[in-house]
Amino acid sequence: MSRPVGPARNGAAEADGPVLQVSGLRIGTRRTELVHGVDLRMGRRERVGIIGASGSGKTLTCMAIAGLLPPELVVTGSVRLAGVDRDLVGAPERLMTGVRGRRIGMVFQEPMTALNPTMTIRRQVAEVLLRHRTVPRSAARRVVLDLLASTGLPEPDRIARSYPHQLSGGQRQRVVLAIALANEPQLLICDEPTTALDVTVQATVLDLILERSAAVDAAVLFISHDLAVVATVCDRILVMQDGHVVEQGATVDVLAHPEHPYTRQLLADADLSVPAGEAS
Ligand SMILES: Nc1ncnc2c1ncn2[C@@H]1O[C@H](COP(=O)(O)OP(=O)(O)OP(=O)(O)O)[C@@H](O)[C@H]1O
Repeated sequence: MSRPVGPARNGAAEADGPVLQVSGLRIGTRRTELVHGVDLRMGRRERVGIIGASGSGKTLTCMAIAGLLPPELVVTGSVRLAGVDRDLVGAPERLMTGVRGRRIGMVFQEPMTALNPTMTIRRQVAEVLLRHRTVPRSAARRVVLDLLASTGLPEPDRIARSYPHQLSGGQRQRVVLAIALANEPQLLICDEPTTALDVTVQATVLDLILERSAAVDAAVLFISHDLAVVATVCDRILVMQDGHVVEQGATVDVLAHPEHPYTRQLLADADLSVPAGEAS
């Protein structure tokens, strides 16, 4: 895909440092702490998985990074993103609106809720390009079609004219991925991106996430309760239990030598017939 005007790439000074540095991240209500001090450093193009049972704090951690926590939750600690001068914790909404969709792309579990049911796909993909002014208005139409084609959607022109309800779940998630990566973000956050999809398209969408994120040089923070999926996608794994990171390391090490009993249990429960690093 050739783009007439691409978004500004990360400067050379950012290339060596981490894309994301999370330090001592704590999230809670006024009465109860829910996430108890997460530290996470992600390099350029690195793929990191957060694994853990329901309620372990995976989604809250990612929402805090993207500045999307509900107002009743209190967050402390630090979230630094390469190229952004200030800490994202406590950053004004104006700054976070410029970061989301531009420097951070997001794919959530349910593509229907991520898309606007009243807008055509063309308008929704164009909107993220025009909002961040990464392509001129005159080029947006063509870039939208290029982006849809890059996610393997058949007949991009027909898809562009469609509304979300006219697409299958897998097609909708491809559109969401096209939007998430439209501005070539440094970081792609995927929260259970295939969980709601038909099992027959899950592997294809996973492959696509790997391929497209690599194509735009994005690091990937990948959340799943499924260790087999995380092992397929990620270079490194963080294991969360009850708001704590109980283990972290390179995927191969965590799989071969799990240290924490909870990780051992996850491994025992997982279907690891797919070798780590190989997307089926
Ligand atoms: N707005 C909120 N107010 C109070 N508690 C919350 C709020 N949002 C989440 N929680 C609680 O925080 C804990 C962590 O939630 P989180 O959604 O991060 O878990 P998770 O690991 O992503 O689980 P799942 O796999 O089910 O999405 C849970 O106990 C949840 O009930």
